Amino acid sequence: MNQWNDDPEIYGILVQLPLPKSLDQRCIFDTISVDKDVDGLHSYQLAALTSASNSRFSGLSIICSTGRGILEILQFYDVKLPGKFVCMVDTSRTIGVPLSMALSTRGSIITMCTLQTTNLKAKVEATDIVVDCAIVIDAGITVTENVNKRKMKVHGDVEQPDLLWKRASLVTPVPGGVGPITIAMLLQNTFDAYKFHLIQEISKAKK
Ligand SMILES: Nc1nc(=O)c2c([nH]1)NC[C@@H]1CN(c3ccc(C(=O)N[C@@H](CCC(=O)O)C(=O)O)cc3)C=[N+]21
Repeated sequence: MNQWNDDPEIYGILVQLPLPKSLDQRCIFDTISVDKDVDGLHSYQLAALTSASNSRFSGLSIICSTGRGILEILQFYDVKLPGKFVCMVDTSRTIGVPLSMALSTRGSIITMCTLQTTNLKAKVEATDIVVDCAIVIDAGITVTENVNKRKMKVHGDVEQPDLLWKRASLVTPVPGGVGPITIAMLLQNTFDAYKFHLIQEISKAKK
Protein backbone atom coordinates (compact mmCIF):
# COMPACT_ATOMS: atom_id res chain seq x y z
CA MET A 1 0.00 0.00 0.00
CA ASN A 2 2.81 2.42 0.90
CA GLN A 3 4.39 1.79 -2.46
CA TRP A 4 1.12 2.67 -4.25
CA ASN A 5 0.66 5.70 -2.00
CA ASP A 6 4.05 7.03 -3.12
CA ASP A 7 3.64 6.13 -6.81
CA PRO A 8 3.01 9.38 -8.78
CA GLU A 9 1.38 7.35 -11.58
CA ILE A 10 -1.41 6.12 -9.26
CA TYR A 11 -4.26 8.51 -8.47
CA GLY A 12 -6.79 6.21 -6.82
CA ILE A 13 -6.70 3.16 -4.54
CA LEU A 14 -9.72 0.97 -3.72
CA VAL A 15 -9.62 -1.85 -1.20
CA GLN A 16 -12.14 -4.36 -2.49
CA LEU A 17 -14.32 -5.62 0.37
CA PRO A 18 -14.91 -7.94 2.13
CA LEU A 19 -11.45 -8.41 3.64
CA PRO A 20 -10.42 -11.64 5.37
CA LYS A 21 -11.43 -11.58 9.07
CA SER A 22 -7.77 -11.80 10.14
CA LEU A 23 -7.08 -8.31 8.75
CA ASP A 24 -7.96 -5.15 10.68
CA GLN A 25 -10.19 -3.16 8.27
CA ARG A 26 -9.76 0.19 10.00
CA CYS A 27 -5.99 -0.16 9.99
CA ILE A 28 -5.98 -0.98 6.28
CA PHE A 29 -8.36 1.84 5.29
CA ASP A 30 -6.23 4.33 7.24
CA THR A 31 -3.09 3.21 5.42
CA ILE A 32 -4.53 4.52 2.11
CA SER A 33 -3.27 8.03 1.34
CA VAL A 34 -6.31 10.31 1.96
CA ASP A 35 -5.85 11.93 -1.45
CA LYS A 36 -6.01 8.54 -3.22
CA ASP A 37 -8.85 7.06 -1.18
CA VAL A 38 -11.44 6.94 -3.98
CA ASP A 39 -13.99 4.93 -1.98
CA GLY A 40 -13.91 7.35 0.99
CA LEU A 41 -13.13 4.68 3.59
CA HIS A 42 -10.31 6.50 5.41
CA SER A 43 -11.30 7.73 8.91
CA TYR A 44 -10.64 11.34 7.78
CA GLN A 45 -13.12 11.01 4.92
CA LEU A 46 -15.80 9.64 7.27
CA ALA A 47 -15.06 12.44 9.75
CA ALA A 48 -15.29 15.07 6.98
CA LEU A 49 -18.86 13.95 6.26
CA THR A 50 -20.03 15.13 9.67
CA SER A 51 -19.27 18.76 8.87
CA ALA A 52 -21.14 20.95 6.40
CA SER A 53 -20.12 20.32 2.80
CA ASN A 54 -18.32 23.65 2.37
CA SER A 55 -15.95 23.18 5.30
CA ARG A 56 -13.44 20.71 4.00
CA PHE A 57 -11.42 18.63 6.39
CA SER A 58 -8.66 17.76 4.00
CA GLY A 59 -8.48 19.24 0.51
CA LEU A 60 -10.28 16.39 -1.21
CA SER A 61 -13.60 15.20 0.10
CA ILE A 62 -14.85 11.86 -1.15
CA ILE A 63 -17.96 9.89 -0.24
CA CYS A 64 -18.06 6.13 -0.91
CA SER A 65 -19.15 5.41 -4.48
CA THR A 66 -22.41 3.65 -3.51
CA GLY A 67 -23.37 6.54 -1.21
CA ARG A 68 -22.51 9.09 -3.88
CA GLY A 69 -24.51 7.07 -6.41
CA ILE A 70 -27.57 7.09 -4.15
CA LEU A 71 -27.26 10.86 -3.59
CA GLU A 72 -26.97 11.24 -7.38
CA ILE A 73 -30.16 9.20 -7.94
CA LEU A 74 -32.06 11.30 -5.37
CA GLN A 75 -30.80 14.51 -6.97
CA PHE A 76 -31.62 13.32 -10.49
CA TYR A 77 -35.23 12.66 -9.45
CA ASP A 78 -35.31 16.05 -7.70
CA VAL A 79 -36.02 14.57 -4.25
CA LYS A 80 -35.88 17.41 -1.70
CA LEU A 81 -33.89 16.13 1.28
CA PRO A 82 -34.46 18.73 4.06
CA GLY A 83 -37.01 17.50 6.60
CA LYS A 84 -37.43 14.08 4.94
CA PHE A 85 -37.65 11.03 7.20
CA VAL A 86 -35.12 8.44 6.04
CA CYS A 87 -35.12 4.84 7.21
CA MET A 88 -31.62 3.42 6.72
CA VAL A 89 -31.83 -0.37 6.79
CA ASP A 90 -28.06 -0.71 6.64
CA THR A 91 -25.29 0.10 9.09
CA SER A 92 -22.22 -0.66 6.99
CA ARG A 93 -19.27 1.67 6.65
CA THR A 94 -19.56 1.46 2.87
CA ILE A 95 -23.22 2.60 2.68
CA GLY A 96 -25.30 3.13 5.84
CA VAL A 97 -22.90 5.12 8.00
CA PRO A 98 -21.48 7.57 5.41
CA LEU A 99 -24.82 8.01 3.63
CA SER A 100 -26.62 8.74 6.93
CA MET A 101 -24.09 11.44 7.72
CA ALA A 102 -24.30 12.91 4.22
CA LEU A 103 -28.11 12.96 4.32
CA SER A 104 -28.27 14.45 7.81
CA THR A 105 -25.96 17.31 6.82
CA ARG A 106 -28.48 17.90 4.00
CA GLY A 107 -31.31 18.21 6.55
CA SER A 108 -32.89 14.74 6.50
CA ILE A 109 -33.94 12.94 9.69
CA ILE A 110 -32.39 9.48 9.84
CA THR A 111 -33.51 6.29 11.57
CA MET A 112 -30.76 3.68 11.50
CA CYS A 113 -32.05 0.11 11.62
CA THR A 114 -30.02 -2.95 12.54
CA LEU A 115 -30.74 -6.67 12.73
CA GLN A 116 -31.88 -6.00 16.32
CA THR A 117 -34.42 -3.34 15.32
CA THR A 118 -37.91 -4.28 16.49
CA ASN A 119 -41.03 -3.43 14.54
CA LEU A 120 -39.21 -2.51 11.33
CA LYS A 121 -42.55 -2.46 9.47
CA ALA A 122 -43.86 0.50 11.49
CA LYS A 123 -40.57 2.36 11.15
CA VAL A 124 -40.51 1.89 7.38
CA GLU A 125 -44.15 2.98 7.07
CA ALA A 126 -43.41 6.23 8.92
CA THR A 127 -40.68 7.35 6.53
CA ASP A 128 -40.29 9.14 3.22
CA ILE A 129 -37.14 7.47 1.96
CA VAL A 130 -36.12 3.88 2.62
CA VAL A 131 -32.53 2.90 1.88
CA ASP A 132 -32.18 -0.83 1.51
CA CYS A 133 -42.93 4.57 1.87
CA ALA A 134 -42.50 6.57 -0.86
CA ILE A 135 -39.00 6.42 -2.21
CA VAL A 136 -37.20 3.11 -1.96
CA ILE A 137 -33.50 2.83 -2.79
CA ASP A 138 -32.60 -0.83 -2.99
CA ALA A 139 -28.88 -1.36 -2.40
CA GLY A 140 -29.17 -5.08 -1.65
CA ILE A 141 -27.29 -7.75 -3.56
CA THR A 142 -28.14 -11.42 -3.29
CA VAL A 143 -26.88 -13.83 -5.90
CA THR A 144 -28.90 -17.01 -6.43
CA GLU A 145 -28.14 -19.86 -8.75
CA ASN A 146 -30.65 -21.56 -10.97
CA VAL A 147 -29.31 -25.10 -10.67
CA ASN A 148 -31.08 -26.39 -13.77
CA LYS A 149 -29.92 -23.63 -16.07
CA ARG A 150 -26.62 -23.11 -14.17
CA LYS A 151 -27.27 -19.40 -14.32
CA MET A 152 -26.58 -16.84 -11.61
CA LYS A 153 -29.23 -14.23 -10.89
CA VAL A 154 -28.85 -10.98 -8.91
CA HIS A 155 -31.70 -9.83 -6.61
CA GLY A 156 -32.18 -6.77 -4.41
CA ASP A 157 -33.67 -6.68 -0.90
CA VAL A 158 -37.12 -5.57 -2.09
CA GLU A 159 -39.18 -8.72 -2.49
CA GLN A 160 -41.94 -7.58 -4.84
CA PRO A 161 -40.87 -4.29 -6.48
CA ASP A 162 -43.86 -4.41 -8.87
CA LEU A 163 -46.31 -4.27 -5.95
CA LEU A 164 -44.32 -1.51 -4.25
CA TRP A 165 -44.85 0.84 -7.21
CA LYS A 166 -48.52 1.13 -6.13
CA ARG A 167 -47.44 2.93 -2.95
CA ALA A 168 -44.02 4.35 -3.75
CA SER A 169 -43.20 7.21 -6.08
CA LEU A 170 -39.69 5.92 -6.79
CA VAL A 171 -38.18 2.44 -6.54
CA THR A 172 -34.69 1.62 -7.81
CA PRO A 173 -34.32 -1.80 -9.45
CA VAL A 174 -31.72 -4.52 -8.90
CA PRO A 175 -30.02 -5.19 -11.28
CA GLY A 176 -29.75 -1.89 -13.12
CA GLY A 177 -30.03 0.59 -10.23
CA VAL A 178 -27.55 1.35 -7.46
CA GLY A 179 -24.94 -1.14 -8.83
CA PRO A 180 -24.07 0.48 -12.17
CA ILE A 181 -24.13 4.00 -10.69
CA THR A 182 -21.72 2.83 -7.96
CA ILE A 183 -19.22 1.95 -10.68
CA ALA A 184 -19.77 5.29 -12.45
CA MET A 185 -19.23 7.16 -9.16
CA LEU A 186 -16.05 5.21 -8.45
CA LEU A 187 -14.68 6.50 -11.76
CA GLN A 188 -15.95 10.00 -10.95
CA ASN A 189 -14.24 9.87 -7.52
CA THR A 190 -11.02 8.71 -9.19
CA PHE A 191 -11.24 11.57 -11.70
CA ASP A 192 -11.86 14.01 -8.82
CA ALA A 193 -8.76 12.66 -7.05
CA TYR A 194 -6.76 13.18 -10.25
CA LYS A 195 -8.07 16.75 -10.63
CA PHE A 196 -7.18 17.47 -6.99
CA HIS A 197 -3.68 16.11 -7.64
CA LEU A 198 -3.29 18.45 -10.65
CA ILE A 199 -4.49 21.47 -8.62
CA GLN A 200 -1.89 20.69 -5.96
CA GLU A 201 0.85 20.31 -8.58
CA ILE A 202 -0.06 23.66 -10.15
CA SER A 203 -0.06 25.47 -6.81
CA LYS A 204 3.31 23.90 -5.95
CA ALA A 205 4.73 25.06 -9.30
CA LYS A 206 3.51 28.63 -8.65
CA LYS A 207 5.43 28.75 -5.35
N1 LIG B 1 -14.51 -0.98 -1.30
C1 LIG B 1 -15.60 -1.48 -1.87
N2 LIG B 1 -16.50 -0.63 -2.43
C2 LIG B 1 -17.61 -1.12 -3.07
O1 LIG B 1 -18.43 -0.33 -3.59
C3 LIG B 1 -17.79 -2.54 -3.15
C4 LIG B 1 -16.81 -3.36 -2.56
N3 LIG B 1 -15.75 -2.81 -1.93
N4 LIG B 1 -16.92 -4.71 -2.60
C5 LIG B 1 -17.99 -5.34 -3.35
C6 LIG B 1 -19.24 -4.48 -3.36
C7 LIG B 1 -20.25 -4.89 -4.41
N5 LIG B 1 -20.33 -3.78 -5.34
C8 LIG B 1 -21.10 -3.79 -6.51
C9 LIG B 1 -21.00 -2.80 -7.47
C10 LIG B 1 -21.74 -2.85 -8.65
C11 LIG B 1 -22.62 -3.90 -8.87
C12 LIG B 1 -23.41 -3.92 -10.15
O2 LIG B 1 -23.22 -3.13 -11.04
N6 LIG B 1 -24.34 -4.85 -10.28
C13 LIG B 1 -25.21 -5.01 -11.44
C14 LIG B 1 -25.53 -6.45 -11.67
C15 LIG B 1 -24.41 -7.26 -12.27
C16 LIG B 1 -24.87 -8.64 -12.69
O3 LIG B 1 -26.03 -8.78 -13.10
O4 LIG B 1 -24.02 -9.54 -12.62
C17 LIG B 1 -26.53 -4.27 -11.24
O5 LIG B 1 -26.94 -4.08 -10.09
O6 LIG B 1 -27.17 -3.95 -12.25
C18 LIG B 1 -22.74 -4.89 -7.93
C19 LIG B 1 -21.98 -4.83 -6.75
C20 LIG B 1 -19.51 -2.78 -4.91
N7 LIG B 1 -18.88 -3.13 -3.78
